[in-house]
Amino acid sequence: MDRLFHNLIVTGSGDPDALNTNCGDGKEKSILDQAAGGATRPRSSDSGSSYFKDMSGGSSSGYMSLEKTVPGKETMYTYDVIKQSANYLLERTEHRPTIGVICGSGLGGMADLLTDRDVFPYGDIPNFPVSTVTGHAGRMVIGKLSNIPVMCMQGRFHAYEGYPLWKCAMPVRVMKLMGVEKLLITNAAGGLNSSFNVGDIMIIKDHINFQGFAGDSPLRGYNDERFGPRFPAMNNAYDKDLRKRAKAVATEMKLENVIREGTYVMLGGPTYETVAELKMLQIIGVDAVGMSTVQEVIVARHCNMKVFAFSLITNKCITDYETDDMANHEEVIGVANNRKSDLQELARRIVIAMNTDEE
Ligand SMILES: O=P(O)(O)O[C@H]1O[C@H](CO)[C@@H](O)[C@H]1O
Ligand code: HPA
Repeated sequence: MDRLFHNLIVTGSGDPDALNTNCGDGKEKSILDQAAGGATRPRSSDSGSSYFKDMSGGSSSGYMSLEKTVPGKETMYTYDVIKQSANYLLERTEHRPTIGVICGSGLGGMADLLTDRDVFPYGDIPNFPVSTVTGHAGRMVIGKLSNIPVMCMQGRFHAYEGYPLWKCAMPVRVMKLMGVEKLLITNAAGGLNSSFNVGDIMIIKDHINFQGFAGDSPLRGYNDERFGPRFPAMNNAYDKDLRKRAKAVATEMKLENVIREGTYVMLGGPTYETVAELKMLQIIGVDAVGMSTVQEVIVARHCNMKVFAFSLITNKCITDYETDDMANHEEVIGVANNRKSDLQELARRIVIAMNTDEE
């Protein structure tokens, strides 16, 4: 009971799943269940899935011993658990994508461009979190974009939904184990650079990992070298060559007047920023503000994927006390919707550029 109490304290992170230990076999068991010697408890969103029916016949002897775990490992998905999610998808699609896409708020329409699609609601994929935010459909769509196999996350996970950063970014590892080597990430963001306009597209050149300053990271805890090194470098996280090519693509599309390049910061949200916070971010060189992306980039770079990312500037950050306007998610989604056709065409052409080897 002492150990149970210890675990209840140390896992109290606000993560809805923090009291669940993954048992290395894709099944999660609540610490309370374990203490009570309870039976396997499939996730509610997975109940009824044939995958879990297949998996649920065994005894409970496969559960990890809480005494033998490495710090951080008991609440993180192991390599084998990530592999199960990857295998689930690989067994159900014939596509073998090497390019992954993560769609930001209101930007999921890109997945609709895919042909020959296999669609997997997140709730059906073993070990996957579920999307809870408007503008994030919550499906993995695997298909072809201009005949190139692509897997596209129509909706992402954010820390403010209650997930730890490693869980927000776990689909990136699933993609890696499926063979993805290059990642295109999009997001909606507030424009802090005063020369930016609503509707501009900012190619991300660099980020400021604010959560990292406070000691949080998607890589915090046990490091499995099969994914990557304990101390990954983060300069050149946003691939130089892909940024150059994306600018050329934007020029071809006559988008040069709306294309920007700059530094993105991820804050925890879900509140938009105060004026004082925005003034501080301006001083440290931030051009666009959001609540996502950085954890995905860190995990992707850790496992040596090439990353390209852009922000759609959906609103101007409010840096004066006189304005009565207020940031709101409806505006974010509305602007994303209005810019849909340019963004989808830009993303399509960038995927084609990503698929050709650089000179
Ligand atoms: O970053 P994405 O997911 O595009 O969404 C952005 O829009 C939402 C706020 O309106 C936040 O989730 C913010 O991160
Ligand atoms: N701040 C933070 N996240 C955002 C914003 C913003 O102004 N716009 C879209 N996502």
